[in-house]
Amino acid sequence: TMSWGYAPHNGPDKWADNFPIANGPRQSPIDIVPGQASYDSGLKPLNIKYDPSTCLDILNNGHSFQVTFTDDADSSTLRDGPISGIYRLKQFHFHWGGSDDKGSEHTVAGTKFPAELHLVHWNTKYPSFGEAASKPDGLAVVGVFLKAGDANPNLQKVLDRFDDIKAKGKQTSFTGFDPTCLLPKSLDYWTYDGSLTTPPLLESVTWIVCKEPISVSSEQMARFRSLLFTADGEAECCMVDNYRPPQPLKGRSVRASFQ
Ligand SMILES: NS(=O)(=O)c1ccc(C(=O)NCC(F)(F)F)cc1
Ligand SMILES: [Zn+2]
Repeated sequence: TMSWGYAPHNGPDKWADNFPIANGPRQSPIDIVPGQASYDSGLKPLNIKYDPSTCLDILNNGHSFQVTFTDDADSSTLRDGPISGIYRLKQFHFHWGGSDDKGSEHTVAGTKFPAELHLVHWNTKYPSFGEAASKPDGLAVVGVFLKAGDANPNLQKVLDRFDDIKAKGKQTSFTGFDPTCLLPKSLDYWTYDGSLTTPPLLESVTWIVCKEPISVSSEQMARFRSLLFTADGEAECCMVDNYRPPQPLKGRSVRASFQ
């Protein structure tokens, strides 16, 4: 069967054919309009604690590249913010464009960023990530925008491993990395109830989108675009524009942790 992707024949406009939830009531991403977000003084600061020894490997899964963490203990966790309980870090990945004028999934008053980082966590009230992924309060994803500017030395540590994961299915060890270094200074955020932004588009994500971007240089963005959607031996297709456009809000409210 044809698997989903980002090309005209299998991209976001076609996903509803196999995943009807694509037209559901709490789909992601969305356009965040700051003037329409409501400040909620009840929202707590994010409590993020990551243990670099849980960092395991980096892989090209054919849709993005992903850094995966061991999640069999409460070593790398997200607490507080808009969520209750303890959520464990499972992986982080990015979405980016073929040029610096697009690439993020969430937009801010229509503004697209060249890339967006997603740190994916699952609710430990469920026995596993897979179980949590199907529950309305199962996942929490922290989104961070990347803005074109100075080179980001912390991001460079990840980009330096791209030679080993250029093609789909390639994987290599990647240890001792603390993704806290990829977070912005301010952890002010917007939050809303949403979904996975790729099939199966499960409506199980509490989205936590940081207001402050981190920097990325245009040369570093060019490095993202050197990855391939395709596996060794297939006709090469550059991994670019692996983002879903904003989806209808359908009456949802977006709350802000800041005034
Ligand atoms: N782009 S996103 O919304 O952060 C995002 C995060 C995680 C997954 C994921 O694990 N898909 C595999 C699963 F869970 F089995 F369905 C997909 C998208
Ligand atoms: Zn993502």
